[in-house]
Amino acid sequence: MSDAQRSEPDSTADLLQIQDLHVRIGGSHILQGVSFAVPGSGVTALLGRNGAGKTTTLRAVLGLVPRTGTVVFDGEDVSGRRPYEIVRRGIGYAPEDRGVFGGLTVAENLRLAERDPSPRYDLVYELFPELRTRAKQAAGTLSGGQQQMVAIGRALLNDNRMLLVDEPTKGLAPKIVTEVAEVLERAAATVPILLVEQNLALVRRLTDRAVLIAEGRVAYTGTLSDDPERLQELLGVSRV
Ligand SMILES: Nc1ncnc2c1ncn2[C@@H]1O[C@H](COP(=O)(O)OP(=O)(O)OP(=O)(O)O)[C@@H](O)[C@H]1O
Repeated sequence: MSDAQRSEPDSTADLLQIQDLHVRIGGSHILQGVSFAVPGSGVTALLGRNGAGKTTTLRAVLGLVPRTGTVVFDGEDVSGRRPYEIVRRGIGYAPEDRGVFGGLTVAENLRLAERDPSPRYDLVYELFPELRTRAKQAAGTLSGGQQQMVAIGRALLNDNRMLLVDEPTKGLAPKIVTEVAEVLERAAATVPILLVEQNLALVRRLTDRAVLIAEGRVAYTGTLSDDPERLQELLGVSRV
């Protein structure tokens, strides 16, 4: 390991620090010593091919999968904490499947997510006015982009200090992808986001800062523009 890799993240700048995370599930060693840090502003993209371990990394941060290693959030070691305790420290999670209750209305979906004594409806409706106008609509009848607004709106409702957002554009039509990019842009102006996303054009629109996971390890940390050839090779895409 080089000195640069070994050096501790700057605790004044990094809100989330992950050190030597290992996850083993059913005999598979899925994360094999993942370490990186996420600063307290803007978007950090978590990239990697299918099955590289991106979702597992987010789930490991929240303690949703058994793991070893260290997770430090806002200067506190939360590695031994239960998921609900970690979430209460101020981490919002928009999972890959969005976790929206299709049979409930938009308003009911938001109400279910209330955690803090003063949920921030003003902020959520300011960012996503559609969630107010569609309050009585069943969430299952919303477009994919609108459902993503509900998922991110729920995470913003509480006073979260960081959002973990997993593949928000997966399976969405290009027009809706643009909608989601706008949603993320608006959200990122208020809270730092660790974003798992395969759509590189979208990632580029939001950030130049990336961590790339390959086969359960961090293979690249830096900017998208640092070393495009290497990123291209690691991601297996024709253009980065
Ligand atoms: N609960 C589980 N049991 C067994 N294997 C799992 C489990 N969860 C994940 N894996 C495996 O771990 C590897 C990493 O999965 P993960 O979902 O983290 O990848 P990913 O980078 O998010 O990929 P994708 O882009 O396809 O979602 C995959 O090979 C997956 O099959």
